[in-house]
Amino acid sequence: MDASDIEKDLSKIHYTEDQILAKLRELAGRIERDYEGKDLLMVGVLRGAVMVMADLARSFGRHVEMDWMAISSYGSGTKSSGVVRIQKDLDTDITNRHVLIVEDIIDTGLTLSWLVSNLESRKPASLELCTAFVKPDAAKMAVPVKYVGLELPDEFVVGYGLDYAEKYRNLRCVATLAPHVYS
Ligand SMILES: Nc1nc2c(ncn2[C@@H]2O[C@H](COP(=O)(O)O)[C@@H](O)[C@H]2O)c(=O)[nH]1
Ligand SMILES: [Mg+2]
Repeated sequence: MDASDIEKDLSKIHYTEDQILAKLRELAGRIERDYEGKDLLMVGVLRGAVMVMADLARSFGRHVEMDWMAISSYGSGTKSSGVVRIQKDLDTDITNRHVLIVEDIIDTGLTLSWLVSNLESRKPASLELCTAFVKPDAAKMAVPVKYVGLELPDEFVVGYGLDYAEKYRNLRCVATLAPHVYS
């Protein structure tokens, strides 16, 4: 499969790599200022947040620690099931640590709400959220998200870490997946 075959699977490109990087650098600047003088532990949510975490972390001019959790709420479909399962837990004890959860995208917010209550029970010194992308339903979330990146419509998107059945994660842009791919 070459690049033009992949393009046929996309119905609309929402953000290019440059636009995504510009937004992440802006968020990284805010995070750096807010955590000045504090040890920061960024917790990336596998697997979608890999690209976001890498680009955020490389935008910092300071040390930052990273750990990862793998949780699943989607399976291979296109809507959150609401049933969250830990596939890989943190290797770090986050008690008394300043923790920033790094997500790829928030849709219903079910995944993050679950993760926040799970991590809060481990008694971190602080716990904040950062997401690269947000869909309209996220506005109804009970949990406040301090660092929010780019808005997307209520459509199933792929690229920049986001997959459909484990494909398209390595696309540099974020795009709506054409319905013919999953219908
Ligand atoms: N590939 C895509 N994954 C998506 C999309 N919208 C959400 N997600 C994944 O689900 C969780 C969060 O969902 P939520 O409904 O619980 O907020 C998110 O971290 C992604 O991994 C999408 O459009 N494409
Ligand atoms: Mg995710």
